[in-house]
Amino acid sequence: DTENPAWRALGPSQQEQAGFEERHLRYISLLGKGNFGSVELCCYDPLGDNTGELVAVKKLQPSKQSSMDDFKKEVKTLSVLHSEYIVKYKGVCYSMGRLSMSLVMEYLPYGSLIGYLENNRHKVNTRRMLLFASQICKGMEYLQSLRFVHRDLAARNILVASESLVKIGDFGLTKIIPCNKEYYRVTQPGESPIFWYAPESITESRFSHESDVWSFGVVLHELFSYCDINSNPKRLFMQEIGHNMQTPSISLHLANILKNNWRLPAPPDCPPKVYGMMKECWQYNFTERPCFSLLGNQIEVIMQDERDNFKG
Ligand SMILES: C=CCCn1cc(-c2nc(Nc3ccc(C4CCNCC4)cc3)nc3[nH]ccc23)cn1
Repeated sequence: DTENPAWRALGPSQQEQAGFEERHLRYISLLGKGNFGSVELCCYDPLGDNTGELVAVKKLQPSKQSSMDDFKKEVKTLSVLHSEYIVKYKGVCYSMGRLSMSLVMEYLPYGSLIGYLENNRHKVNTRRMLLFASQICKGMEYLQSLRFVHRDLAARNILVASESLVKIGDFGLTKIIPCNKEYYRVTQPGESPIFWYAPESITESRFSHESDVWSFGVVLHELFSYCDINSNPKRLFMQEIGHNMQTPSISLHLANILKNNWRLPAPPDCPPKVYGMMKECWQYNFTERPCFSLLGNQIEVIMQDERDNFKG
């Protein structure tokens, strides 16, 4: 896949340059855990005098070789991404004599969007949510400009850098679309976040910028639901699926209700124009979905309306 000419167009990544020495990387705490491995807060203190800097270190869970290959591609991907709306790559740390490697990134102090919204509901009004949505949109527009499909856009993968800045924080499933195609076909679905998947991704494993737009619609839903556990997309879909058992597997049930035009309901107090945008992202036919630049403009317009209304 990295022989894919689309990679060559990106030029040499800085992967080879930045090296962090494991002996200077001091473990502080666990920041996150997933089916990928874990992310730890460390202090990189080469002078040994506690003047070091805080970094987030993503370690692969020691498992089969294929995940090491995937991890190397994830590192290579992040190392070529330069956007204020994407978590910064700092370098790699080899250990066990280059047998194992860790990804070193900037530490974002407020953690994932899910935890932040749950704990700061009072601080986050419609305008703040729209600001976060427009930043995620800009990050995705940048990703798309380099022919990357994210494939796992979800609030759990968005990090909060400050009270007014969020960044896309994980690229574990990101793939680059080959130059001669407009989509990426996945062979081994693995741990699939199907409740964030577009219909064509569920039924044909087809991933594209348009399927990322579908997932962005689900992120909008999470945002405007304050990532409330009771309106989590998986819970809402399972409630709907639970009532009509006619196909064997969950993903077939899910594809079925989407085909029958069932969609996640509007979150409580969600502005009608925002829910309208979600529904646009959830057009069954991927050619009818808006692109990220159009979505970005629509969000700016709604933000302006909110400012005008706010002034009364
Ligand atoms: C992207 C999601 C999947 C994997 N992942 C990435 C990270 C991550 N986290 C942080 N900061 C952070 C700051 C505070 C807290 C706390 C913990 C205790 N409870 C309250 C919240 C948690 C995380 N900075 C980062 N930079 C690069 C990655 C990264 C975490 N998980």
